[in-house]
Amino acid sequence: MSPSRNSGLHIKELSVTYKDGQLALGRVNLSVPEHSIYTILGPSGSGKSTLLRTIAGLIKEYQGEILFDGISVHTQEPLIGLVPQSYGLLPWKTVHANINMAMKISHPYRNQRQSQEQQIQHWLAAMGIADLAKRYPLSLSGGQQQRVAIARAFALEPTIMLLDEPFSALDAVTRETIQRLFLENWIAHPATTLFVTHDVEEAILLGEKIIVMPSNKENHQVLIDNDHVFRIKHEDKRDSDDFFQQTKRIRKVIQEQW
Ligand SMILES: Nc1ncnc2c1ncn2[C@@H]1O[C@H](COP(=O)(O)OP(=O)(O)OP(=O)(O)O)[C@@H](O)[C@H]1O
Repeated sequence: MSPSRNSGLHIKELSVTYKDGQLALGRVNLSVPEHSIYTILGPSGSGKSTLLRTIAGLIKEYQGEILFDGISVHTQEPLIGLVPQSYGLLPWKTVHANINMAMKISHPYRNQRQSQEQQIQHWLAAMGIADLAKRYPLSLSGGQQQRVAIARAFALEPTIMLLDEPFSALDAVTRETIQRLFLENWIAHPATTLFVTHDVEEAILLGEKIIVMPSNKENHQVLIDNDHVFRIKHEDKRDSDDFFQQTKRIRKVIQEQW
């Protein structure tokens, strides 16, 4: 059965103005099919974090519509996993307790302690941080905290996953490893995903489509098809001609839009 026209995340004419009158986001129109991953590139201040925070329900005052499967996300409340720029970890709880508590809040009626424990162990191991379970967030490096936040987002099994520069604190080598781990895990559990990054290569490596936000908020964002690169085996992507051509293409769009 083909998915209905309404399935997935649909954002219509979304704009956000902060209380001080600052237009943070202007006229965003976007459709992300269910189980797809789109990456977002945009200059600083173009409203990327505001977009994710509004979808996640943290910003209540906005104009326009945010729909999932045709119904407002804030009416039906599909489970949304947000990895914010600041990681969003509770400093007084251990890594394990941070994930455990988020799972309990997200799935209050589930009462399967054993499987919950297995899930936590699985995602900590998947992100290469099994040995950090008993540590407190403030005793971890920024990159380690980012991995905890990603493990937590996956452990929630969200319908929609929103990631705000989740790999920005990682060194280049770790970043490549985590990109691969992230993609493998995403393919196994494909939530409908928006992934914000400042890194053009990361946007090409991880997105089925790439959204380029303009610096002028009156302009529309540009949607770039990236399926042909996305389908290449991850290890081979960076060295492929398609990847190289796509990098050139996106840099040109950026020069025009930023
Ligand atoms: N709480 C706030 N109150 C007022 N203005 C805000 C607030 N948060 C963000 N802004 C403004 O809204 C605009 C968009 O900010 P936002 O953080 O969404 O941009 P961004 O694209 O995520 O930037 P960056 O890439 O630097 O993280 C900016 O002009 C910013 O100064």
